[in-house]
Amino acid sequence: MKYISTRGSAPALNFEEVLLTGLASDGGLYVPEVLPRFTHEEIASWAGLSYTDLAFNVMYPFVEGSIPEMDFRDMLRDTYEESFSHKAVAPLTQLDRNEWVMELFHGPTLAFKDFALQLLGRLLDYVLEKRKEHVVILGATSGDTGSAAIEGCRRCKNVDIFILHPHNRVSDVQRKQMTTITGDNIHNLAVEGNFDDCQQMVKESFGDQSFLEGKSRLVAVNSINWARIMAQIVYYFHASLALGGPHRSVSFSVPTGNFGDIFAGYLARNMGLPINQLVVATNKNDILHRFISENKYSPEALHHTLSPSMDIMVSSNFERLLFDLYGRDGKALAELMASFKTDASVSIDDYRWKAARKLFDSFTVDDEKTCQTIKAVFDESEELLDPHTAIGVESARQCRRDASIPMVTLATAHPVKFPEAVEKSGAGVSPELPHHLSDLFEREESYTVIENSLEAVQSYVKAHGNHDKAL
Ligand SMILES: Cc1ncc(COP(=O)(O)O)c(C=O)c1O
Ligand SMILES: N[C@@H](CCOP(=O)(O)O)C(=O)O
Repeated sequence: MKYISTRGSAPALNFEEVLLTGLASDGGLYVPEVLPRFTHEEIASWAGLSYTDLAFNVMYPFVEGSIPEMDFRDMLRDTYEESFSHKAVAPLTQLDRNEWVMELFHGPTLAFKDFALQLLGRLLDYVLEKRKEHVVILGATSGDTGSAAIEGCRRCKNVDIFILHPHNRVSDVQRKQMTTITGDNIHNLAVEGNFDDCQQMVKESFGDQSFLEGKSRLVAVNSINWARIMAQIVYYFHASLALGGPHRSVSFSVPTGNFGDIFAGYLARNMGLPINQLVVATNKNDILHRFISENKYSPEALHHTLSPSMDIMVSSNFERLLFDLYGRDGKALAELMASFKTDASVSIDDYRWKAARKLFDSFTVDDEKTCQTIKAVFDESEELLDPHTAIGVESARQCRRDASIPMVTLATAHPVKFPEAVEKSGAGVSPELPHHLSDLFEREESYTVIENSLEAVQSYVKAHGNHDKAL
């Protein structure tokens, strides 16, 4: 399997190389040159498989040629059978007739990020050990990616991990999940800015790595890394098969920020899974909703909401969708992205936008409605939603095209991570931290507050990495 850049001029890479990359050298994002496609019969034959075996079938075509089959199977077994606390890995809970949530929060850090980052840690360990290479992981988080990346990669022998989070803009639980994991290769930086600032610094650092003076290279843990998206495709197949797919279509509503999780659903559909509708569910930071509903992609000032993990304005994976909407013409997309850089706003040809609208709908939910939804769903079904999932459920209810088709909202985080929203909702319950995190608030934290400056961040990384530790 080869991977190509959305901007058309970076070299094509194999899986191992793409795993060890962030942005492509031309500023684009890597995507498979040819997406694997499964027949209806093949997908139907996967009914009843364990999550691990399903994950193997869906993902192996992406890694083939880089990771031997047995090694990949071992990694998947270790990931999904050892690290997740629910036997079903991603259980489905029914809210109403044909209305479901898929709980993606039974991994160690209680968010959907564990599905990919638990695997990514194992993949990195495997590949770096083989290559005798030491790398620097540089990631940005609005709260969930950070802890999942640290948890997933902390046992990797050959990495230094630097995670940037917006200072005072993640929940206390999220911050403590990141900052209480200590180790001389783990560095949490609280940036005096917002998530977009953190993400921008990460992307600029990937674009020019000269600050590392050739001693190491950067690897991404955000969804700009293809391996993140790849692992997130699997649970769409899992949900569909559990609900009668591929013999019937299923729709999904996805709480969206960086567009990675919903892009994985879009790929599942292109790989042959019958998906009727994908709902882009946003909070007040509704740039993606404005694109889907008005064909206008234009960043505005970032709002701080009760769903902080989606306080994102510049949405990384949107470019991967645009690449397809532009007929996979890298040159045309590079021009479009250049015009976006100049004009800070983009609209695409009407026929391209209408092609996207065939599959995608969107909705935006404010804090008040988020709280109302948490309470209403708890009263109806005793399922306590986190604020991001509540946005997904409300958006699904607003945008649903066909009530006879099952609608699955991705429950992207456990409510215990967001006590403020749960309390404000008036649901009258306060979820408890699971056993492995029960003493989280007594654990000692370690992080560095740092100014919102690329130079300051890069100097920190340079000074604190074990860059001479090449094996
Ligand atoms: C809990 C939660 N829900 C939803 C999202 C949005 O996912 P994506 O960025 O893949 O759109 C995130 C993070 O981005 C998140 O942490
Ligand atoms: N919501 C994320 C933001 C980063 O998104 P990613 O999927 O690109 O890593 C977070 O919680 O950190």
